[in-house]
Amino acid sequence: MEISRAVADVRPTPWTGRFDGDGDEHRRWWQAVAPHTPDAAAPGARDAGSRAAVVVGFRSDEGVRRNKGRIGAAAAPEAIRQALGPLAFHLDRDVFDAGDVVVEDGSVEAGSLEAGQARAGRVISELLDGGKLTVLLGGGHETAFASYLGVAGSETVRGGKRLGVLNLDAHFDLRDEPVPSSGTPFLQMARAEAAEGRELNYAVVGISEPNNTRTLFNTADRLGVKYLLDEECSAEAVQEFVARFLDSVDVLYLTIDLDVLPASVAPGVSAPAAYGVPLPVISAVCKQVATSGKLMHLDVAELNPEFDIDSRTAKVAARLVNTLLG
Ligand SMILES: N=CN[C@@H](CCC(=O)O)C(=O)O
Ligand SMILES: [Mn+2]
Ligand SMILES: [Mn+2]
Repeated sequence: MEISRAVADVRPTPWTGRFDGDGDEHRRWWQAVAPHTPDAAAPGARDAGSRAAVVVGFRSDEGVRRNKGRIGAAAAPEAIRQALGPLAFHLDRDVFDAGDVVVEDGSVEAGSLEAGQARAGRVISELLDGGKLTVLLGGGHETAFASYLGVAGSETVRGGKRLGVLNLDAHFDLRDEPVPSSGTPFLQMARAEAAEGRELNYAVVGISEPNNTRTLFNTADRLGVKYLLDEECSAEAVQEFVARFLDSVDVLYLTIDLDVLPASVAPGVSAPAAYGVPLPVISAVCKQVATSGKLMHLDVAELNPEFDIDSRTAKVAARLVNTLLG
């Protein structure tokens, strides 16, 4: 019987970077990443190595457009790959690129965002069921709902493992709006979980009080969301907060909205942060999550290359992905 496979809309293109030689000791990401094929790297293909990771791009501006932000995030997957390509490859796992899911510009009625999220979700679920660690490169933060569809549709979560969603973000993204956008994904998740008879286990590090209205705080409280304000994000407080959250879950979906970082570190986003959580603190969270053994999926959202300075934000995104897979 023919087995139907969920594939991205656009096949991966070759990665590029500096060339120092062919040996393992010279290896950079661009030399290590291979195009993903459905039978690539069955679990265990790399002796004594970790689970293979598969990168998928989510080229979407539509959520930010609907949320009245600065559009340009559809170009982010390519910019993050370009920033990852030249980095030295020290990982003990195989990494594959499965290409991009593309959200076409279109009216709300056309539903191109919702259709794109569903396509990306199917790709992610299938990769997870094949034993991969998945990485979705957004896109605006509407990427998170695509990630959720993928994670919630996986055998692991359908089989009853307790899912936690950890968001590094200046914003709750719990807006109650008539149409989904980059401001609504976690309320969408809460409703989808409720429809399954579960409660969304959602935590946020880096909330900016002046950038979230009382309504959003009330929604967060009603849903039992755990959060740390940006001003509370000392290294110790964040470490303890994340450790407690990890204890409450079996598997983790980590989502990084780059606007959690100070504007000087991450200028290339729709809504740069006046305050922001320092990069060493965010990087430490990534290490903590990576060593927990619970990470099943991650995404990086809101990079807007049009407003980036010297690819600063793309480089930070690449560095965090490198840390999380390391
Ligand atoms: N993903 C975006 N979230 C923010 C954007 C805030 C802003 O544009 O100022 C939000 O909707 O709250
Ligand atoms: Mn944000
Ligand atoms: Mn966000």
